[in-house]
Amino acid sequence: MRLTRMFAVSMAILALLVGAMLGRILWGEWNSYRAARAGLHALQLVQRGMVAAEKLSFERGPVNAVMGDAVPADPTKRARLAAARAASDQALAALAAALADPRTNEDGRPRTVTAIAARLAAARAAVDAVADLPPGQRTPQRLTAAVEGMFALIPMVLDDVTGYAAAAEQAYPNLAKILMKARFAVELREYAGRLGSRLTVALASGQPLAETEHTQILFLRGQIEQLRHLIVMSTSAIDRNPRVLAALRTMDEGYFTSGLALVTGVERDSRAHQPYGMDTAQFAQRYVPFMTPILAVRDVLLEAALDQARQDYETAQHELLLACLTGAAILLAMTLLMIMLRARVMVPLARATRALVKLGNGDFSIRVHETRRQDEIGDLLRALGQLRAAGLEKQQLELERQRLIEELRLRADTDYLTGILNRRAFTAAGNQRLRRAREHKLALAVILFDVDRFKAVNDSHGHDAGDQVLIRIAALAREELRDGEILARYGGEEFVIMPGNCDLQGASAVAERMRRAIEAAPLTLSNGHVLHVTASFGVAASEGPHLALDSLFHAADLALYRAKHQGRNRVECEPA
Ligand SMILES: Nc1nc2c(ncn2[C@@H]2O[C@H](COP(=O)(O)OP(=O)(O)OP(=O)(O)O)[C@@H](O)[C@H]2O)c(=O)[nH]1
Repeated sequence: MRLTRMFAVSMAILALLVGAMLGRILWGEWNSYRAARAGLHALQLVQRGMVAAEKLSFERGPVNAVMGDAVPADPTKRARLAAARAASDQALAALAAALADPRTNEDGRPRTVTAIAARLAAARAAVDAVADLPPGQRTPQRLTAAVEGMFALIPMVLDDVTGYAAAAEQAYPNLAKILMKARFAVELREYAGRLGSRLTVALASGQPLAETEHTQILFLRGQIEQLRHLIVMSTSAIDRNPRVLAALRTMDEGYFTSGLALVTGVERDSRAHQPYGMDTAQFAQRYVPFMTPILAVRDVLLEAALDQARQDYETAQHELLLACLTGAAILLAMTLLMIMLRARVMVPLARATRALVKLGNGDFSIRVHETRRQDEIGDLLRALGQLRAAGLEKQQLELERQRLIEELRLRADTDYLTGILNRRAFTAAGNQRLRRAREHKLALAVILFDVDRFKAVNDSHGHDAGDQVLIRIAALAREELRDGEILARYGGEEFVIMPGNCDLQGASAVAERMRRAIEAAPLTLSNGHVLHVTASFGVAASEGPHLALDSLFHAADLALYRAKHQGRNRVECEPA
C-alpha cells in the first residue's frame, strides 16, 4: 500500500475511533442529562402530588364541620368548605398539568388524576347528601361512609406520589431518604387528620366515643408516633440542615405537644362522660392549625431535595456542555493535525519520493525548492538538492569524459599534420570494407599516391614548406572525395585512397580525378613562393574469395613505382 494511501486510511480509522469514543461519551452525558431532567420533573411531581394529598386531607375538616351543622349549614362553614374544595381542585389541576408535560411522562408514569377526580366527585356528592339530611337522620354509619369516601382519596394520590418518587430516586439515588421523610411527613399529616376525624362523630353528636373508636385512636396515635420517629431519626446530612431542624422543633412544639394534648382532652372528657365544651367546627378550628408545622417539615424537606436535584441537573447540563465542547475541540484539533501532517509531511514526502525516483533514473529536470525548515523533511529536501547537484555534476563530468574519449579516439585515428585519417585508422576501415566486399562478392580497390620530387621541396624551401605542401595535398584530396571514398596519409609524403566498391577501371578514374585536381592547384607558400606540385598514382583492384589488403597494397605499390618510373604525374594500374 502506498504511504499516502496508508496515511489516509490510518487517519480515517483514527477519526472513526475517536468519533466513536466521543459519541459514546456524549451519549452517556446526554442520558445523564435526560435522566437528571426527568428526575427533576418527577421531583416536582412529588411535590405537587403531596400538595394535592394535603389539600384533599385538609378538605375533610370543613366537610366534618358542615356535616355536623344544621340544615342549611352555617354560611361561614359552607364558604370554608367551598374554599377547601377549590384549593383541592387547584392542586389536582396543577398535578394534571405537570403530568401532561411530555418531559415528565417519558416513561409512561400512571395518570390517575382523572380517576382521583372522579372518586373525589363521588365522595363530595356523598358528603353533600349527608349534609342535606336533617341532623337526626345523619346516622353514624352515614357519617362514617361519607368520611371514609374522603379518606380513600389520600392513598390513591400517595400511590402516585410513590411512583413519582421512585422515578426521582432513580435519577437522584442520594435523595431517596429525603423523599422518604417527606412522604412520612405527608402520611403523618394524613394520620393526624384522621385522628382528628375520629373525634368528629362524637363531637357532632355530643356522645362519648365508643370503645372501638378509642382503640382506633390508640392505633392512630401509635402510627403517628412511629412516623414522627422515622422523620426525626437522623439518616443523612440533610437532617443536620438548620432549616430542617427548626421545622422539626416547630412540629414537636405545635402538633406533638399542643395538638395531641387537645385530642387527649377530648378522650378524657369522653371517658369521664363530661361535655366536650366544643363542637366539631370548634375542635377543627383549634386542631387544624397544630398540623400546619407537619406540612412545613414536608415542604422544607422537599425544598432541600429540589435544591439538590436542581444542582445535580445543572451539573449534568454543564457536564454535557463540557463534553460537547471537549468533543468539538478534539475533533477540530484532530482535523487540524491531519491537515498539518498532510501538508507538512505527506505531500513533501511524496514529492521528494517522486523526485528521488527521477534522480535514480538519471532525470535531473526536477525542481528542488529552497527550504528553511529545520526538521527531518527540511533535511530530506536539502539532501535531495545536494543529490541533484552532485548528479548534475557527475552527468557533466561524464559528458566531458565522453568528449575527451571521443577526442582521443579521433586523435588516435587522425594524422597530426594533415587532419585526415592515419594509416592505423585506414587499415581498420579497409579491413571492414574487405569483409563486406568478400561477403557480398564485390570488387575492392586501393589507390596509392606520392608527391613527386618532394625531397626537393624540403631541400629548397625547408621542412615547414614541405609540411605545408602535405597539408595542402591532403586538403585538396579531401575536397575531391565523394561518397564512400576513404582518404588517409599512408606515411611520409605518401597517401592512400580506397574508393567505394569499384573495379580497376572505376578506381583509375578516381585516381585521375585526384591527379588533375593536384596538378591544377598551384600552392603559395607562406614565404610567397608559388609551387606547382604533382603526384603519381598507383591503382590496384581485385575481387573474389582471395581478396586481401596486403596483395592490393602490394599491387598498388608496384603500379606507383611504375608511375614514378615512367615520368611521374600519372596514373598506373595493376590488377591484384
Ligand atoms: N617536410 C616533410 N618532409 C617529409 C616528411 N616525411 C617525409 N619527408 C621527406 O620526404 C622526402 C622523400 O623523398 P624521396 O623518397 O627521395 O622522394 P622524392 O624526393 O619525392 O622523389 P620521388 O618520390 O622519386 O619523386 C624525404 O626527404 C623525407 O625526409 C614530412 O612529414 N615532412
